[in-house]
Amino acid sequence: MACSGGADSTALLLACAERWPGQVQALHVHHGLQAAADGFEAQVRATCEPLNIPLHTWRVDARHAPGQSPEDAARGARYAALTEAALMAGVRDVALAQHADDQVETLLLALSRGAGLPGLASMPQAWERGGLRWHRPLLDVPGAELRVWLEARGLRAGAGWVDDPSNADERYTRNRIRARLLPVLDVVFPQFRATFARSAAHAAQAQRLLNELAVQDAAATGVGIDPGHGPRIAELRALSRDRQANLLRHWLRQAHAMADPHGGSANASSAQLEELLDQVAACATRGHRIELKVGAGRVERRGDILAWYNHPA
Ligand SMILES: Nc1ncnc2c1ncn2[C@@H]1O[C@H](COP(=O)(O)OP(=O)(O)OP(=O)(O)O)[C@@H](O)[C@H]1O
Repeated sequence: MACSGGADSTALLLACAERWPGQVQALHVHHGLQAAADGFEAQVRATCEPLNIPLHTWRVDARHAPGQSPEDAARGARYAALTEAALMAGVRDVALAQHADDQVETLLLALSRGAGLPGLASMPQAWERGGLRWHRPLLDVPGAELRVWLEARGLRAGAGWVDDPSNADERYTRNRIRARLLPVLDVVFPQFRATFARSAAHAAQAQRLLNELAVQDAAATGVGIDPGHGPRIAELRALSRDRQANLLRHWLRQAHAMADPHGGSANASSAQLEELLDQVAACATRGHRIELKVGAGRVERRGDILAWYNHPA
């Protein structure tokens, strides 16, 4: 169980320890950046000790690279640390405590950025990565219910969990959504958690179909195991533009995931993808060059194929 010391992950840790006594371990990532980080760790320790829950603390220093948001850098470093800590602890399953409000915030954030289906699909309940199975068992539970559950056990902020002061910082869009938008949605669409989650699930299903099509098209156009080795241009050009876009997005996502397994680096933007599609459409002669910055790397024509790289070729 990945526990930050906040209300949600404290509730999930206690619930898991009740459900599977003696089988649960706690993983905590100490973000060296935040002055409050020692307090979070102390809180997790105080929760674990009386219940004899083994605690593994991992220290990270998540400085963000130029062009990378601090939140993305912290998230990437956190998943890397959680993966390492879980593998060292010998566990196969890791639970995270995102809940129904977090899911709605994720969907609204995606809409605010003009995201496509992968963004609108929001957070999956379960997935596999880095040799681990990840779970979000609280995705259907409203955040307020978790606090009521904790308070019913005599816990409160400052004595049972720590409220992260940065969650109140309205310079972050997610925090503005939580503080200003969700209360209004509660009034206008009281069922919004369930209905928005249904929309996210429809988007996730449609995206899975697009992924299946992309896998078939990738195989048919010769995309290699090495993600730097992209599709053959002539066969790519024979597909409709929408299908080319779907295949290119899929290929570039794979390439980025291989280059940066924790997803901290920028992927292809819509404008870059459109530019690449225009270049592919114009690429009718042997001598036509393609050379574009795409996400955290570059796409270029190498003979008959497209290639992606994120280091000097
Ligand atoms: N420092 C951390 N160490 C271990 N796990 C963490 C840490 N920060 C977050 N997580 C895990 O990732 C999930 C999502 O992170 P997020 O930052 O959205 O949550 P949070 O605001 O810390 O919420 P809470 O601590 O109340 O669960 C958390 O619910 C928790 O399971």
